[in-house]
Amino acid sequence: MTRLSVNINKVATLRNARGANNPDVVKVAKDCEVFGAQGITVHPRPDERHIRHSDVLELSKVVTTEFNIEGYPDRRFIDLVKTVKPAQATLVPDPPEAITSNTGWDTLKHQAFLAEVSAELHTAGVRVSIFLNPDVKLVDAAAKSGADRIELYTEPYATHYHSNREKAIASYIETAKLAKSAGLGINAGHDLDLHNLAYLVQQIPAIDEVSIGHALICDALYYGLENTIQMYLRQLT
Ligand SMILES: CC(=O)[C@@H](O)[C@H](O)COP(=O)(O)O
Ligand SMILES: NCC(=O)COP(=O)(O)O
Repeated sequence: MTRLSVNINKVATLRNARGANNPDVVKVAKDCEVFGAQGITVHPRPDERHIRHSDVLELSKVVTTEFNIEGYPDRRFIDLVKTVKPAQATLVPDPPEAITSNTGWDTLKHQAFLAEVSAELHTAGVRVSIFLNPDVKLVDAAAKSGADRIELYTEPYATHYHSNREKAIASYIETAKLAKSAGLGINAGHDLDLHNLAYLVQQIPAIDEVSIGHALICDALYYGLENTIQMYLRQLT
């Protein structure tokens, strides 16, 4: 069954707005796990606009489900991951100024770089996932990079879901099928929400994990965090 990893970046955004420690990111992560989250995801960006490197170190002491650290694999990120040794690191090609993640890796162009990073993170016992657009031409190089999983970048799916969900998911189904046959695990994330999640996992049951943050934290403002996590988990059954 597909597992839910809650991305708590936006909890840190709110905390940073006043410079103190409210909401407490560590407490929220622990509560998310109590409420049923099967993983915690963070994305410590270079400018630390939300999750700080110090948060990652504190979270690593308390997260008991799967800890997933996302980021561009520069030296600071790699060293942080090797120090923390999370269950998974998800490599994204985001430039430092990106407002959010908005594309996956060109694995044909960056296969050697990704292979080098994957090998280094594997020495620390960390599973490697690489962010990927739903394009079958990218899968072979992704597999040859030594990554354990791909994470399907689902913003395009979410954008077109309401207008034509069958068309929106088609490339994801074929990419996931090829990736699975290449021995890769399948994750998915970005802009998933209570409207589009169930159809995604029904059509691609091979998805191991979805990581969801922005919409889930926004929903929690209306439904409460515990209820919201339960609502998302029900979309996965
Ligand atoms: C990789 C991915 O899709 C998410 O982690 C996204 O990067 C969220 O980042 P922000 O919370 O900074 O938008
Ligand atoms: N990898 C996707 C993620 O962690 C959260 O993305 P979003 O739900 O905040 O768009």
